[in-house]
This record gives sequence, structure tokens and C-alpha cells, in this order.
Amino acid sequence: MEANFKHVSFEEMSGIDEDYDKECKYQVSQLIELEGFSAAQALYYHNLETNPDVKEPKVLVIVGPGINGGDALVAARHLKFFGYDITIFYPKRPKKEMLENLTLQCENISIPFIESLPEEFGSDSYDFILDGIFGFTFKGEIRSPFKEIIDQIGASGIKIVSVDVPSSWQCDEGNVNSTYTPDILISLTAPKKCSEGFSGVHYIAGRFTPKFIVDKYGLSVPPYEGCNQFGKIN
Ligand SMILES: NC(=O)C1=CN([C@@H]2O[C@H](COP(=O)(O)OP(=O)(O)OC[C@H]3O[C@@H](n4cnc5c(N)ncnc54)[C@H](O)[C@@H]3O)[C@@H](O)[C@H]2O)[C@@H](O)CC1
Ligand SMILES: [K+]
Repeated sequence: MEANFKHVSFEEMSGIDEDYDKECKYQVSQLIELEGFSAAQALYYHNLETNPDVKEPKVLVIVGPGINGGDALVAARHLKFFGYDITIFYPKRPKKEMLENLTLQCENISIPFIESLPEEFGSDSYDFILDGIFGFTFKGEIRSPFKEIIDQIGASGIKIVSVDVPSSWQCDEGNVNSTYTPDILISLTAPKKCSEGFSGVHYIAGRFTPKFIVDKYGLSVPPYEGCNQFGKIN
């Protein structure tokens, strides 16, 4: 299904983002909640399908400094409520009320925050790394400390689940920094051009996109089942 699916450019995704704001009156915090919840659901169902014996998967959630990081904080909270064993690494915390509130909500449910990544990841340290470092607006070379973090995650041997785009990939150009390719990708609203050749497991989380936006940008709609907030396309 991936090959026949519409992959959006940076310009198109920026237009959709603007329409969410101006035409749909979605508040950023509302969108983040929907995106993070959808991502948590997708990972939950993925684990159920591929690893049903692991009832409380251990997930290291890596939170970046922007909205992609906000999505990851929301996903972490919902996964914790789903019974997962969650740890958060959030190295660079901007003083923004919305992100501070999302952080507090994770602290309130006793999710531990670690100060640094382990020197080496043991094979059984985590079942997944949830990558919420950078999103579709990322450009250029990776600045410190994220260069080192992204290299470490890539070398960890742990299954990586990227939210929206693999962090440090550019929306239109792809893996310009030659970093990791995730095992699982959860694209928000629509897959981005950089994932056109992606051969891993691919979910779309966008069951909040009104039909007029789907029509305006010619988006493909994944097969949403029941009340799932995600659809699988690969
Ligand atoms: N704003 C919204 O309402 C929506 C947000 N969404 C989510 O928001 C994401 C985009 O959010 P942002 O635009 O905040 O982007 P990011 O979440 O990628 O964060 C941007 C921040 O990363 C840092 N950064 C940027 N380039 C860097 C570099 N080269 N090296 C090191 N640090 C760098 C800067 O501090 C910048 O403030 C999407 O991918 C998605 O996850 C969208 O899906 C749609 C709606
Ligand atoms: K990401």
C-alpha cells in the first residue's frame, strides 16, 4: 500500500498545519494530544500483534525540544496508562508552558526521567525506543547534543519507533545526515516524501483530518478499523 499512498512535501504539510490552525481551529495542545494518543495506540497494537507475550513492554521515550517532543510526552503518558514500563529522556527542555505541563503530567504518574543515556544498551534493556526528537520541519546538520544521542540510538540495536518522521531526516530530501532508519514509523496526518522508499512497518495516525483537507491535498486515507486512531499501510 505504501507505494500507492500519497506522500506529502514540506510545502504541503506546512499548508495542512496552517489549515489545522486557521480553518479547523485546532489548538496546538489539542493536536498534540490527538497525535500522541494515536501514536501510543499504534505502538500498543503493534506490540500486541508481534510480541503478545510481552505484556509490559519497556519503552525509552526520547523527547526533543519542539512539538515532536510534545507528541512523545503525550504518547509516553498514554502508554503508561496502557500498562507499559516507560522511561523518558528529555535532555533539552524549553521554557514553554505547554511542554512543562506535559512533563508534569508524566511526573505525576511516576514515569522516571533519566539524565543521560546508558553507555551501552543491553539487549534486554528496552523493547522499544520511541523517537520523538525532531519532526517534519527539521533542516540541516544535527546540532549537539542531539547528534550524539541520535548516533547512540542508532547503534543501540533496539527497535526504534519514530513519530512523524525519523529524527534528522528532512521532509523532502530524506536521510541527508545518514542516521538510522527506524523499524517502525508512525506518520502523523500523512506520510512525508522522505518515507517514500521506507520498507519497515508503517502506521498513519490522522483520524482527525477533516475530509475537506483530505480532498484539498489529495491525501490517501489508511484503512482505519473500529475506533482505532491509526491505520497500517506497510
Ligand atoms: N504544530 C502543530 O500544531 C502540529 C505539530 N505537529 C508535530 O510537530 C512536529 C513539528 O514540530 P516543530 O516544528 O516544533 O519541530 P521539531 O519538533 O522538530 O522541533 C524543532 C526544534 O528542534 C530544534 N532544532 C531544529 N533544527 C535542529 C538541528 N539541526 N539540530 C538540533 N536541534 C534542532 C530547535 O530547537 C527547534 O526549536 C511535527 O513533526 C509533528 O510531530 C504536526 O504533525 C501537525 C500539527
Ligand atoms: K521523530
